[in-house]
Amino acid sequence: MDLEFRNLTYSVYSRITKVELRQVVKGVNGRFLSGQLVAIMGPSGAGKSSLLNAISGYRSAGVTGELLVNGQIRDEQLFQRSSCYITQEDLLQPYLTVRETLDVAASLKVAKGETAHSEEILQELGLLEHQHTKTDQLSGGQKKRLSIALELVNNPPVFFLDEPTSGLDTVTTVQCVKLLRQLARQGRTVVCTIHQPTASLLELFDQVYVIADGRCIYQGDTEAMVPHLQSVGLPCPRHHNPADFIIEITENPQNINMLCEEIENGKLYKSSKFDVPPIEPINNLELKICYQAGDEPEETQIVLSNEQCIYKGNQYDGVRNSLTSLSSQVSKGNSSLAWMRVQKSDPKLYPTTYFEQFSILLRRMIIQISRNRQALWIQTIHHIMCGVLIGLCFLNMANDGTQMFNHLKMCVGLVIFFAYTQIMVPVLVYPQEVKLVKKEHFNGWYSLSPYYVALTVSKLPVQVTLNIVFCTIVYFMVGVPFGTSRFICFCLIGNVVSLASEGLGMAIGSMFSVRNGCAIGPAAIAPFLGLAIYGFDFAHRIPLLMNILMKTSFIRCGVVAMVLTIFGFGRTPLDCKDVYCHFAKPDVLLKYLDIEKSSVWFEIGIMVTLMVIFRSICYMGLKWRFAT
Ligand SMILES: Nc1ncnc2c1ncn2[C@@H]1O[C@H](COP(=O)(O)OP(=O)(O)OP(=O)(O)O)[C@@H](O)[C@H]1O
Repeated sequence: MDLEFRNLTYSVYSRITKVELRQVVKGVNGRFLSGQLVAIMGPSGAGKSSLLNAISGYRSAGVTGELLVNGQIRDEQLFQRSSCYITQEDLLQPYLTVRETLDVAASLKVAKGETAHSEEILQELGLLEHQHTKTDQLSGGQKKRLSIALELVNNPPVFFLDEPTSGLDTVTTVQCVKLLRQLARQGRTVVCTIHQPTASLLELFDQVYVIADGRCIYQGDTEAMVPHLQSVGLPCPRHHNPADFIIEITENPQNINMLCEEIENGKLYKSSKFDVPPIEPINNLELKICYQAGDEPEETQIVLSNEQCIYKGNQYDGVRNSLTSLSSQVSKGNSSLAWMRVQKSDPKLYPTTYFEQFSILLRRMIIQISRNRQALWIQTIHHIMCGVLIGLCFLNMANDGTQMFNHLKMCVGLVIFFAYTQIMVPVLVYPQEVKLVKKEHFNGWYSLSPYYVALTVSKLPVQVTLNIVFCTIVYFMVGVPFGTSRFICFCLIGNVVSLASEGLGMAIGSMFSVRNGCAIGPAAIAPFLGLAIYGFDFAHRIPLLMNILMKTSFIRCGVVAMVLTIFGFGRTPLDCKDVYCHFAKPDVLLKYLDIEKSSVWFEIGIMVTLMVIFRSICYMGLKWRFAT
């Protein structure tokens, strides 16, 4: 697939005022041909990643300009299925082995009836002997190769890689770039951003695209870069790395202006043989005369366009010929590389059904949870310890009619325990998960809804079991009179508060995942907001909005439901050791709290509704983030 972009801009807008803050990529042009390995270079902050994101479609908000595939305006959805994006960070499932990770990718990305060449891919990428190693135990280079292997299973013709060599040593960097070059030679278009490569590494790239201050300052063959700089009066000193040199000269803004004008912001392509004229609009009439001079192997073309005569060489034939011979090598005979041939068939939106995606993802999540022993132990000890501590604080107090305020404190404490235990974990863990899901979703592994359903279902067994263990410890240590309905309600409230809090945590975690730290603030405050407006006897003084907020705070609902459970269900009067106990009769307490008319099921219903709302916000937030 030949990629082309015209007048491409990427601007950053203020989220609130929608005012353009800055233009990161400024109307650049360019083309990347199939069979070529392209390096996007430039100084730090020049806009390399932004350009790659815009061309790949990984970022669409704020991007304008024309994106073409094989000379035609591209269909974004179809293009997404034909390309893959490999992020700078190797986002892998840590508790899965290399083989398991690849098998999950294959089962999601390869349709039934088609062969997934997992074995060959592992062999080709040098990962076969590490196939039983967990991904978090792999070296940086192996992780990068695995990231590439995961995308290779469905053999897309276009690869985008953001800084694939960052964090790798020199030897591994060369190995990685050689692998990319091999992929390109098999007919793929491989485009990657790279930060100041060494001279020998630069030579491995077929094409270089240099960007500075959001503008293109060079586009062309790698070996044509130094002669071009020389021709514009910027000779690269001998024994100086050309990659370093072109970045050094961008320190002077005048050089950027001059080079950008020379290359017409990417409209020109500097070939090691000829200069190629600017890309003309499709509707521009051109008269082309082609002839083969004498015994010259290449065809020469004379183009008459805009009343100008432009001499144009067949610059890409060299690459194309070598590519064709390689492709034919692959397609002929029973070569072990035959599976690597670039597929021509139209890619499907998703090769697997909704249910298949759900079951594969659910299996992967359950394996992850069960192998994360440390987290399981921490959660178990946390629930048991907290249960015992709360139980000790209120030991055998549940039947004491003089302890009304302690009863209430315990109810509030229990609800806060469930809320904070579940809200902070997703806020801290989910941002990393979001990055991984974004990459996999963008690369067409699965759609968002089966993932989301699997995520919700996979966590339930551990979460519900631990909550029941906690509730049982507290219930019996505090000495609440046993009743089946009361005990079931007690556990149910704990679980509903816990699930609602987790939903809120995930919603916050998914929205704020770019700035992880920022999420902790809202997450810490959120349950307290509920608590702050919790105050039964202040309701009449609070304006309407606050009243609504108070009534719909899941913390308040949780506390009310908890009090109704402990003191409701036909509870007999509490023991009274003093002369007079005003709150010994549970009805008096409920009346004092103004909740005697409320029902446990009504409060649970509100909490379930809030839980669904929080989880829907999280889902919509993810959808919105992935769409932009
Ligand atoms: N969403 C965004 N919001 C605000 N600024 C942004 C955004 N995206 C990019 N930028 C800014 O645009 C500039 C270019 O960023 P980009 O990440 O593309 O640079 P880069 O060339 O890849 O840099 P590096 O080599 O250091 O990774 C930076 O100054 C960055 O702060």
